[in-house]
Parts: sequence; structure tokens; C-alpha cells
Amino acid sequence: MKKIILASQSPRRRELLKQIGVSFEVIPSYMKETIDPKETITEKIEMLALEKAIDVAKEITEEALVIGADTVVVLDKILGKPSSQQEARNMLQSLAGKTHQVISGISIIDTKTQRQCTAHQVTYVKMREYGVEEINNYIASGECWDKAGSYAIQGLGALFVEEIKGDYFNVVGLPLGLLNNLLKTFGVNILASFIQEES
Ligand SMILES: Cc1cn([C@H]2C[C@H](O)[C@@H](COP(=O)(O)OP(=O)(O)OP(=O)(O)O)O2)c(=O)[nH]c1=O
Repeated sequence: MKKIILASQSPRRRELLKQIGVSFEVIPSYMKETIDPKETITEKIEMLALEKAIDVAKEITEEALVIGADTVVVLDKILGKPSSQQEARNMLQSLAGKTHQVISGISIIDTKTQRQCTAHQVTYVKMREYGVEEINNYIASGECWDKAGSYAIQGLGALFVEEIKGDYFNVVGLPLGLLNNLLKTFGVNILASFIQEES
């Protein structure tokens, strides 16, 4: 299998990639995320994923596939990671009782051919009604930090979720089915690799 590099500091993305049996190296991108106001929301997310992949790919001299990703919560506007308790509180309050979108962009760059492929996936998450007390208790758990929209569906944040439509893994930060499809276009077939290894 071609060498795979995950251009991400997210422990969630690392865990998800491990889950599908891929061996990979992690080289995070510490690029500052900037957003062009002229782009649509999905263009912005795809662009952020692509920029993370480019940032790491440009430093690589060997042949590899570099994967960049970006996840945001969208409710009228983009909700990224909170920078204060008040911001986390506002985000969680705005999500209560409503359905929001979680959009993840993924980008793959082949450092040998410079071919790049970028796509995104949308998951709809409906939150139940909850109040300030539950929000404050959740913030006290510390889980909101470093999470788009200030919650983690894979953790205590699950207690806020009423319904989900779409790929769960997309919410956690890496849509695995979409990633598999994109990797196939670069000649990497994850499931087929198990058969080859066995025979
Ligand atoms: C909505 C939601 C987001 N998240 C996380 C996934 C992402 O790690 C994070 C969104 O931030 P990102 O900017 O997409 O990623 P990151 O900064 O963690 O990592 P990197 O840029 O290096 O790849 O929010 C969850 O873990 N659970 C959730 O339920």
C-alpha cells in the first residue's frame, strides 16, 4: 500500500484511521485557518482541508498520499471551535432543540504526481431541548474544547443528541466511507488489501 500521511493534530482523526486498519504517519499542519468571505460554506471547508494537505505535502520529499481534513458545525453560520466558556455556552444554547449540519471536508494529495482530490460530506444532527444548567455542567467537563460547535458526539456530548441523519464518523471528524472512495481513486483499496495480505 502507498505511504499515507495524516496532516492532522486531531486525536479523533487518528483513532478513526486506525479503526479501518490503515498504517499511516501523522504530520500535523499548524497552518492558521483563514476564510475567504467570497466562498460558499462548502467551498470554505474543502479549501481548509486542501490547505492543510498542501501545507504538509510541500515538506514531503518521498512518495506519499497526504490527507487533510476540516470539520465545522453549521447553523445559519459556521460554528468552529470555542475560544472561551461564553462562546461555548452561546454555541450550545443556539444548537438546543434544532437540527444543524456537520460538514467535513477531506483532501488527498499525491506527492509524486501532485494530483489532488477534495470532497465534503454533510451529516444532520438534531439536538434535544436542554437548558443552561446542563450546558454549564457540560462545559465544566472540559469536553467542549477543541471541538467544532463545542460538543463531542463520541463523548458526553451524545447526551445532547436526539437524532442523526448521515455518517456518524463525519461528525467525529473523518467520513470514513468518503475517504475510502477518494483513496480508491489513488489506487488504494483498503478492503482489498486484507485479501492480498492473507493470500
Ligand atoms: C462536532 C464534533 C467535532 N469534533 C472535532 C473533530 C475535529 O477534531 C474538531 C474540528 O476541528 P478541525 O479544525 O476540523 O480539526 P483539528 O484542529 O482538531 O485538527 P487538524 O486541523 O489538525 O486536522 O472538532 C469532535 O470530535 N466531535 C464532534 O461531535
